[in-house]
Amino acid sequence: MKVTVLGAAGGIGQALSLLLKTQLPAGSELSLYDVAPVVPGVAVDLSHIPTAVSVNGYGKEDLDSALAGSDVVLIPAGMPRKPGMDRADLFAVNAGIIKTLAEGIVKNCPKALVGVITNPVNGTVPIVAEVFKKAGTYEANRVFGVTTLDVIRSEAFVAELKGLDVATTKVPVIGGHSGTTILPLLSQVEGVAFTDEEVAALTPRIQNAGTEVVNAKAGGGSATLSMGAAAARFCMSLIKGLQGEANVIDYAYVEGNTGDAQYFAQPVRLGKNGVEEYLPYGELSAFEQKAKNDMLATLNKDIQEGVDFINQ
Ligand SMILES: NC(=O)c1ccc[n+]([C@@H]2O[C@H](COP(=O)([O-])OP(=O)(O)OC[C@H]3O[C@@H](n4cnc5c(N)ncnc54)[C@H](O)[C@@H]3O)[C@@H](O)[C@H]2O)c1
Ligand SMILES: O=C(O)C[C@H](O)C(=O)O
Repeated sequence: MKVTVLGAAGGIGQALSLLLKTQLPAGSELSLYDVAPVVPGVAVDLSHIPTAVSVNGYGKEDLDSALAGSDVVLIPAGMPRKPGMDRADLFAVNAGIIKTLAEGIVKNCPKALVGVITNPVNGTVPIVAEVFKKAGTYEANRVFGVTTLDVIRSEAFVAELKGLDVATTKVPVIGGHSGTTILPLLSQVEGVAFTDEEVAALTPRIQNAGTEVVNAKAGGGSATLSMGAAAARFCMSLIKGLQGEANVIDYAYVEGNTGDAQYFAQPVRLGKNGVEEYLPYGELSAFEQKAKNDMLATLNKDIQEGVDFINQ
């Protein structure tokens, strides 16, 4: 199994690469690419950890070698937010980075499963898809926006609030990955009920958790450690699917079949070709139904911006 991290020298990239070095199956290759000159050093550093995963670092001019033959590509390359910014403010800088990297994937590993972390995810995933469509290599089942951070935050916050075992707490999160487009389905959390007041407080807490980190880091960036953990967890779901494990279910932002928007986070069953089955997100409470309807204008605008970036 070859897993490539694009943007591997960054805050997320380093945390993610560390976790993958310790979690990928024996015999895997971890390929680390970044335009920052420190990336070979990150690879050497990780290579001293005694696991049966080989690590190679690739600098700015070596994108082709980094990507060649990859089974999974994870993309945390690009600029993070500072206080006062929205994720959408990152589009101007990150759209071009994502386009270049997607073109590299087309050239070197068109069958790879691609997990996009770079913000704004609502728009960067459509950029990757449009680049692949133009090249004739697009398969919707292989392209994912990584929304796992919303899921793990929801698990952490719900377990804390309700005194649950966080290891077994499951919270579905659908929609997109910014503000009100993030929709935790608290009505579907098993074994616990929420008052209207709890839902009204917890939903925006989850939606604004990224901003909570951005403000707490006071200009030093956004979530990197929790995102590294989230991306590693999602990557391991992809790997389990590729290895033929049965019933691997996860949530991701995909071009699926909910009918809500062209791209929408929903549950998927993962397998040897990425998404094997798009699953329904189930019944929504009246609160969730309204929140879903209210988010769609924003989400559709974000998606269109990504589509237009490649086609105009
Ligand atoms: N999806 C999510 O839930 C989620 C969560 C947190 C952060 N993010 C996003 O992830 C991105 C990265 O965040 P970070 O905190 O790791 O930022 P960072 O600045 O610490 O790291 C970004 C890395 O990308 C590299 N880079 C820039 N251009 C590149 C290119 N063309 N090719 C390869 N690498 C390139 C930089 O050199 C740097 O090492 C941001 O856009 C951030 O908003 C997404
Ligand atoms: O909030 C951000 O800018 C980073 C990330 O999308 C997050 O949710 O933490």
